[in-house]
Amino acid sequence: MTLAEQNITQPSIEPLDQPRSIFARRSDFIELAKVKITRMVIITAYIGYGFANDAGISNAQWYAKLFIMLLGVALACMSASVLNQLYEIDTDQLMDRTKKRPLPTSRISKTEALIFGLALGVLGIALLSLFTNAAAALLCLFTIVSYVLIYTPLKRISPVALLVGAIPGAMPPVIGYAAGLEGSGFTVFNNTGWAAWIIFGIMFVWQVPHFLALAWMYRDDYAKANMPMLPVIDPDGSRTFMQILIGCITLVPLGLLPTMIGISGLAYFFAALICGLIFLYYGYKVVRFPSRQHARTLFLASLVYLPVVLLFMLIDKM
Ligand code: HEM
Ligand SMILES: CC(C)=CCC/C(C)=C/CC/C(C)=C/COP(=O)(O)OP(=O)(O)O
Repeated sequence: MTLAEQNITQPSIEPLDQPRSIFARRSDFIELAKVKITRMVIITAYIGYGFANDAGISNAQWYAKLFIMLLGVALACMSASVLNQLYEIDTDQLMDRTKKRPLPTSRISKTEALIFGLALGVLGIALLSLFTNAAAALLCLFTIVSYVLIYTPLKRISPVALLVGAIPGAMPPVIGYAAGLEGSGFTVFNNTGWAAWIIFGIMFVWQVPHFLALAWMYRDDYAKANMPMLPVIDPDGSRTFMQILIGCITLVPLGLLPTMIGISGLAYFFAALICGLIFLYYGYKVVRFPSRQHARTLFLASLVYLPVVLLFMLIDKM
């Protein structure tokens, strides 16, 4: 073949509609995996781990197990997020907040998302079962399955989905705690596992104002996608605001419980009290003077409240 023929048969530039490589779309995969939520999830799993007591291992083994546990939980959380978005392409397409995500815009195909989501999940659970223990792996599997197969479909049917989704949402500290225990880790269900379940309770209740503030801001969006979130079926907002207030009020005494039962000290007590009251103040503001700005402030306050209170709990562990 002459040089001239080569130039005709082998164009030097790729056609414009050539699919972009996975590497070129790495930021889309990162967006699909919801790394910011994953970061918060691993903080909460770390706190749970810090409260567990595996007396039989050295310092180095403790840190190695911590690292693997956090990696496993992070992969599992990303898996749950990817599979959740795979299920919600149609509704995400209808909402302004979500319509630019990688799946509704076809920047990532359904098959790629399925393979990516399943691979992350299998890897995460495998790491937990091989290097931590059976309880941590099974609790994590339960978390992915209940989030993807129960909470996600339920979102289209009932506002109760929030309370159902808050169960997997509050599981990461319990997974971390179980991973930090000796043997199979199932003693997390004994009366020695109190710390794990109290953190679970704090996280469970925290999710109510966390989500309802956001759902109220995006109520028109949810209505467009036919999602019966509480602010959609409660047009005057009275039930939404009542539940936000109940959540914020409950969080104040609940946050003090770790000191009351002797797993945290006084520094934690005052940190939890101050954070709880500030959070309640923002909850009160949105309830008393409903506005997008106040709802956003409450949502942002939720993102500060949780890591600050939990980190104080770890620092002031008794
Ligand atoms: C039923 C439970 C929950 C619901 C319904 C919920 C809902 C949401 C929604 C709709 C967003 C906005 C996401 C976006 O625009 O991409 C969000 C943001 C966020 N959520 Fe939650 N959430 C829940 C539980 C949790 C849990 C358990 C955590 C972590 C421990 C968490 C951490 C976050 C963080 C860090 C953000 C901000 C993400 C960002 O800035 O991109 N959420 N949540
Ligand atoms: C270890 C492990 C598996 C952890 C998972 C923890 C977990 C279930 C976190 C869920 C948090 C979250 C983003 C819920 C919102 O989903 P959404 O569908 O309401 O949000 P969207 O409308 O933005 O998609």
